[in-house]
Amino acid sequence: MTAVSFQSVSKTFPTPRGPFQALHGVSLDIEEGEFFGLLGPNGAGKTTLISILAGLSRATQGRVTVLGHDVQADFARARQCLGVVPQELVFDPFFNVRETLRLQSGYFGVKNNDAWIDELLESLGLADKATANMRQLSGGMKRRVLVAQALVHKPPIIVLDEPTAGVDVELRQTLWQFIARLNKQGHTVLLTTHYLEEAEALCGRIAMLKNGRVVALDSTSELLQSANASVLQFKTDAPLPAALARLARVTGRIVQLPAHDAAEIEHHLAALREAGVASEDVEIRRADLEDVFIKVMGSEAAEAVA
Ligand SMILES: Nc1ncnc2c1ncn2[C@@H]1O[C@H](COP(=O)(O)OP(=O)(O)OP(=O)(O)O)[C@@H](O)[C@H]1O
Repeated sequence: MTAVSFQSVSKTFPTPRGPFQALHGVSLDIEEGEFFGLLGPNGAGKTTLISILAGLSRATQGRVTVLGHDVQADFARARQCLGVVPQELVFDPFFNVRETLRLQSGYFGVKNNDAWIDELLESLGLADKATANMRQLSGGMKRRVLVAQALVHKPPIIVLDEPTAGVDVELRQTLWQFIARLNKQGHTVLLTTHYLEEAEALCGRIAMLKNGRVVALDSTSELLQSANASVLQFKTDAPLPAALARLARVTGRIVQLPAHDAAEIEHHLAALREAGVASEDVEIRRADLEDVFIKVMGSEAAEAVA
């Protein structure tokens, strides 16, 4: 069955400068059991789409269903199927961690939930914080509680909006192990993240959004293959010849040049030699999701696909 279906979803916000369209006819289906990634630069519309899914915001046009339940017409049942981990840390500061999770269970009509709450606390490394007041927790610990809170009613579909923003390596690992385990047990996962390595490692399928439109939608492996490219990477202090500078991704001293095949790599190397660009630590690697992302987001052609 389709876990989440977005059907021609558009969203227009009124702003002081006139209406602003954040989503333009977004359509995509996420099947049960998928680990699905929703990627895009800041402002692409990811959070807007998730807010509509979670019933926090209404689509201006189109329809969203969760396991067949319309998020507007059948809000309660749709919401019951979803565990949403929001981007923002919002809590009632007067409760401790266990009380917060009990309250949330009550909100979803789940009684006697302590065994599952204990398992959540344990799996998220929160066991020793059960009686700590929410006010006393660090940002990372609060985020763990947000995740636990989203899962109190064992939702079949887990939605994570940038769960690892500003989170340390240990929590990232704990979180992903736990979410991967839930996914193996059959939970559908919808994830937005700016960490493309995480998306590449975790997601079976990925949609890329740009300016409120889907500009790529495919399995992660197909996306990687479609990049059909290697990357010539090296370090240099010298300016690149103009033809290469146009292609290059430069981070400090590190230069990355995409190449379709060995001949193009040869061509890049020859151009560097001719321009007298001294390079160190030269390596050739396969294109990764970040390369695909940059290619999709950078190309005007990609917009025509949508
Ligand atoms: N309530 C609102 N009123 C007006 N414009 C809004 C509102 N909410 C979002 N927007 C605009 O809609 C666009 C999409 O925003 P959204 O938060 O969905 O992006 P995002 O992909 O989640 O970005 P980020 O990666 O920064 O979280 C942005 O241009 C944003 O400024």
